[in-house]
Amino acid sequence: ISHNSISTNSSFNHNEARWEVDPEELVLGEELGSGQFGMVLEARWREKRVAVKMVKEEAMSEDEFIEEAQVLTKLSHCKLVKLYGVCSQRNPPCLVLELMENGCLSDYLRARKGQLSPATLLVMCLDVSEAMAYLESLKIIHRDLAARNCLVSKNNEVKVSDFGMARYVPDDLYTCSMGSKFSIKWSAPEVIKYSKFSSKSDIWSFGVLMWEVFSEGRMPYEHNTNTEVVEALATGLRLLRPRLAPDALYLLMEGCWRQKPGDRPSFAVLLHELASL
Ligand SMILES: CN(C)c1ccc2c(c1)CCN(c1cccc(-c3cc(Nc4ccc(C(=O)N5CCOCC5)cn4)c(=O)n(C)c3)c1CO)C2=O
Repeated sequence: ISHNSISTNSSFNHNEARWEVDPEELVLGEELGSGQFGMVLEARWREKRVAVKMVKEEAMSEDEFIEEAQVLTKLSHCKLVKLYGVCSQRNPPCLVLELMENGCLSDYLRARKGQLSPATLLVMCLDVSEAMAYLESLKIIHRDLAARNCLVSKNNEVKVSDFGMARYVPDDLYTCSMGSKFSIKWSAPEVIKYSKFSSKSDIWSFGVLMWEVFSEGRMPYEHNTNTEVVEALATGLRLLRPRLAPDALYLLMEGCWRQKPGDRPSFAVLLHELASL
């Protein structure tokens, strides 16, 4: 038996795993952009247009990647970007995802400034809250919910993407990005102080996401540094009501930004309140 027919580098034969995509079936196309883990390309797979996300080795260990992918392929919700499968026999390994033709929500909002009605903006918030209520029910924490991490389909539905992936970004990258600019403005106080992530810290981020949507993609606290934001939050200051947001909606946003995690609503409750606006 030739040595390479006995797979010594993994505990099972990938070909039989149903989450394994045969690289021969993937026809790679244009680049869609690049994220923390590497390049994302459009591709064709089994008559479908898909997105293929390369996963740079240094971003996460292969075992973590395969283990995570097994979990993510089991998740199914109309407002979560679907993971069809993984190609772990390729180098680098890649994720085969549902293609979201209109790209990320923050760019989409900015490109359509002045063209989206409050009713449309509310539906976007509802879409995200549905996906997050589903993740909450499965005790899955996103850790980096923001408009930049949501995607828009060709029929303008908003879906949540890259949930839970923040765990795999090398600490130095995230802490420095936490330190430098990225997620501080979306992070709950207990995350900033003690890295205490929960669905209640996701709710805080969702409040900021609702502010982004009704601000048509503006940067929250755009004239403040991270340090100024942390200090302002500690004194009770919060983001102001966006012009397009009804008072009743702004009340829900404020509920997401209560100091104590326990005082914030769950996604299940918030979804219900948004739907009745
Ligand atoms: C740790 N965290 C929170 C992470 C980790 C990785 C990533 C992210 C967060 C979020 C960003 N990201 C990332 C990077 C690159 C691509 C994708 C990305 C982009 C898609 N689609 C499109 C479609 C069109 C365009 C486009 O160019 N335009 C311009 C013209 O008008 C239409 C839109 C861009 N993206 C898509 O379907 N998926 C699944 C992923 C994604 C989303 O996946 C990541 O890869």
